[in-house]
Amino acid sequence: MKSPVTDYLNELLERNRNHDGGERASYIPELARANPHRFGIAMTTVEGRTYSVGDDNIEFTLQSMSKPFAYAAALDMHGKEYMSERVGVEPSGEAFNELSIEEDSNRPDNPMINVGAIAVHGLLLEKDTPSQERIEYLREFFSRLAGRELTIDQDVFTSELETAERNFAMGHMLKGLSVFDGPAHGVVEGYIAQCAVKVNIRDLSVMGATLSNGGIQPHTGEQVIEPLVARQVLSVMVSAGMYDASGTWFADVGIPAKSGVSGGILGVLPGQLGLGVFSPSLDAKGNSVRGIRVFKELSDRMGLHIMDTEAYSYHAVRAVRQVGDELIIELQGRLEFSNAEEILSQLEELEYNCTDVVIDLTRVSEANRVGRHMLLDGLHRLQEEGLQVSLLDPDNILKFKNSAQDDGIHYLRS
Ligand SMILES: NC(=O)CC[C@H](N)C(=O)O
Repeated sequence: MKSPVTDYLNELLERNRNHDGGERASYIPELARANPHRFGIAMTTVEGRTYSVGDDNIEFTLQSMSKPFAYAAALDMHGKEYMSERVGVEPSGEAFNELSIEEDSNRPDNPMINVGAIAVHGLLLEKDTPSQERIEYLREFFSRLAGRELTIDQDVFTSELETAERNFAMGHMLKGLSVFDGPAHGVVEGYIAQCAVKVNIRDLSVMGATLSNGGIQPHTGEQVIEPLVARQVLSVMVSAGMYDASGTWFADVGIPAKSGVSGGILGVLPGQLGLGVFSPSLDAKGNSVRGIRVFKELSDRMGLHIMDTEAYSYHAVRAVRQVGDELIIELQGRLEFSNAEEILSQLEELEYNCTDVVIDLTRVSEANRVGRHMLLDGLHRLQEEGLQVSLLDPDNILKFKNSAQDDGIHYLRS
């Protein structure tokens, strides 16, 4: 049997191939020469399965899609507090290349617009780090996210350098405001090099899947980014990833995303998928025309909008049976806050005409930290009331991975 996922993606590709509106970015001469027919879609799951269709081995430059990853590198390096004193997390409602700064704090609004991304680049490593070292650090960091050695497109780099007056102006403004201390020119040059790192859509989707997977690269298993850093990056992508189109994008598509003027769009569905779409023609806001269409359809057809309120129709307590002196409570589904709340409320309601309670987790598929704690709290309370509590947990759902903690509960063999 061949999985139909690739066919779904191919259908999306074919349906949108003829939508050839928009213009290639012309302010970077090298990007204006891109082949406008190029079109590819890729998807990587958090388990590391990649599906791709169309031009999936053509390389293009990350451009602004480098911004979330550079922000992640800076957060990893300096922590959230240090970073938020210097770069905000509010949507700017302005174009990506606006020379803007928050009035009361002297910070760029967010790290997804150029002025914020230049600040982030300037904050990487030490203030006297040579520009070349910062570039190499990021190139290597991006390579770990992609799981292969990435390189810089020298033609795109030089081409942008020649027309980068606005970005240089931002660099000098930031330096003037002491957002960073390094030399403004070198920092902007470094930022332009960061934008010129080349990927194909498969790489892009793998990099996205790493963010989606709490920072663990799904192929290499390496924890490249801390989970809280990944959460911070995704949160900012929601409010600012598509610049002044971010609100409409989120309402229509509902997937945290970041676009770049090369025509790529990176999408990240937390805990599920990394997505990459590439086609060079852009709308007036600098977002790929075909990319937007594909993401809208993908979100609709595959139910990927993260604000979908379709409730899953199962109950966390599957059955309660009394067998002799034992009350057997069978749970199911995922154990997180809401399901744990449902279980605890039922444990509260139950009449215990027994001495033993057995909690059967055989049908619980997974648990997060909060779900685990809440259930254990409930079970401890039952013990305090004099009941003998045992757990049937053949998949060790309730045990923290690699931890031999003693939770005082009797584990039954399955
Ligand atoms: N939106 C983008 O992709 C912009 C990135 C580009 N390198 C710039 O600074 O203008």
